[in-house]
Amino acid sequence: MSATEATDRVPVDVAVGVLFDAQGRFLLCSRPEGKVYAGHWEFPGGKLEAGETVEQALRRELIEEIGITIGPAQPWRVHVMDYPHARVRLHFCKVRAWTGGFEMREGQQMAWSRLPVEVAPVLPGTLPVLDWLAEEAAGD
Ligand SMILES: Nc1nc2c([nH]c(=O)n2[C@@H]2O[C@H](COP(=O)(O)OP(=O)(O)OP(=O)(O)O)[C@@H](O)[C@H]2O)c(=O)[nH]1
Repeated sequence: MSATEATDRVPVDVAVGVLFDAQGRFLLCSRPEGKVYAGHWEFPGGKLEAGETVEQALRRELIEEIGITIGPAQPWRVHVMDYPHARVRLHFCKVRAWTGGFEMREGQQMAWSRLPVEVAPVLPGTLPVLDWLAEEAAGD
């Protein structure tokens, strides 16, 4: 296998927040213009910087991108995705508490969502999460 095979690529760690409101809805955001997959819907988050934990990165990214300061981030699932542009290791965390008002600082849109989601298109790396949420809702 050559070094350029997708599975040989070192994954980039990404911290992702699944925020739930008091009604059990979860937050999706559209990816801003200028990024890969612009306009696709995803859970908010971003890449870890050197020396950061997942929770630290998530807290920083959510302040930077959507203007809130999260409370505890509960580690939930880890999922590796291969894209043509990158191999990412997504660390999904559940978040139920935060302070501050939502402010889409990169011009994104936000949508409090339920299953089945009504926004489209959804980022490929976000689709498994919707399946996991559906499984949990079904009591699996
Ligand atoms: N935030 C987020 N990223 C996801 C999800 N699913 C998924 O595959 N990704 C991927 O994880 C990576 C996150 O990178 P990003 O570009 O949003 O993060 P960033 O703000 O730190 O990057 P940048 O500053 O280089 O633009 C992208 O390759 C994105 O496609 C998801 O649900 N949420």
